[in-house]
Amino acid sequence: MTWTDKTSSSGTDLRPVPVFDQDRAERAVRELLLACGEDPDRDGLLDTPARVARAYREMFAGLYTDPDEVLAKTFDESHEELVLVTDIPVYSFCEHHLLPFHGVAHVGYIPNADGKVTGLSKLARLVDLYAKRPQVQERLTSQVADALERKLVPRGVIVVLEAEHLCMSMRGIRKPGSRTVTSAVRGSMRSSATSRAEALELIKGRRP
Ligand SMILES: Nc1nc2c(ncn2[C@@H]2O[C@H](COP(=O)(O)OP(=O)(O)OP(=O)(O)O)[C@@H](O)[C@H]2O)c(=O)[nH]1
Ligand SMILES: [Zn+2]
Repeated sequence: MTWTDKTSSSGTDLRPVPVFDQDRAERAVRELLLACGEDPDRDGLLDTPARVARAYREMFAGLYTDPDEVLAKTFDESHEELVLVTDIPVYSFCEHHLLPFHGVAHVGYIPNADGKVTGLSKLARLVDLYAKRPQVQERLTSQVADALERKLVPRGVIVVLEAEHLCMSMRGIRKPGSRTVTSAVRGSMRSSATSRAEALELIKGRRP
């Protein structure tokens, strides 16, 4: 299958789907261990390159999946008001340090008059797909919003992502507990302060 990710309106994410090269990844992990001064041939590390390669394949699975397929199935349901799924757990990888950032995503949209809605799980699947790539939080947030806008043509979309970046917690500036919040709004969520406020209020007020 060949496909291109049409998410970015600026066209920055147009590229053919890659394939995972297990052997190459194993060699790279072995090299990294050697570069760190470790002995990849000692007992405890013998299986590590293969294990790490498999883990990367899983953690970057979103590179090998077409986001449009996630939203291919829609239902006719006359609900022209907000649909919001909050607290979707997110584990992604900061592309600068290849360290995780993790937190929660809140994804909402207002279906259009055609009543095109998607399954609730698909919103979480979409977040997962884009999270499982080398990312920056801003791009992850926009990509989810853009994919929803493109496939559902809804009245409005809002995506809010709250995450802690381990590159800021366990190294560097070392500020564990600091959280980064990003949002992306499209359509009526951008043009109508009332729609946006309603969604943000529901997101903020979700905990007792
Ligand atoms: N905007 C944005 N920045 C990120 C994200 N993830 C990591 N970063 C930042 O990317 C920057 C990379 O900065 P560099 O100066 O090139 O790298 P560095 O020397 O390791 O930086 P420090 O983390 O400050 O030690 C850091 O400021 C990170 O905090 C992200 O999702 N969005
Ligand atoms: Zn980082």
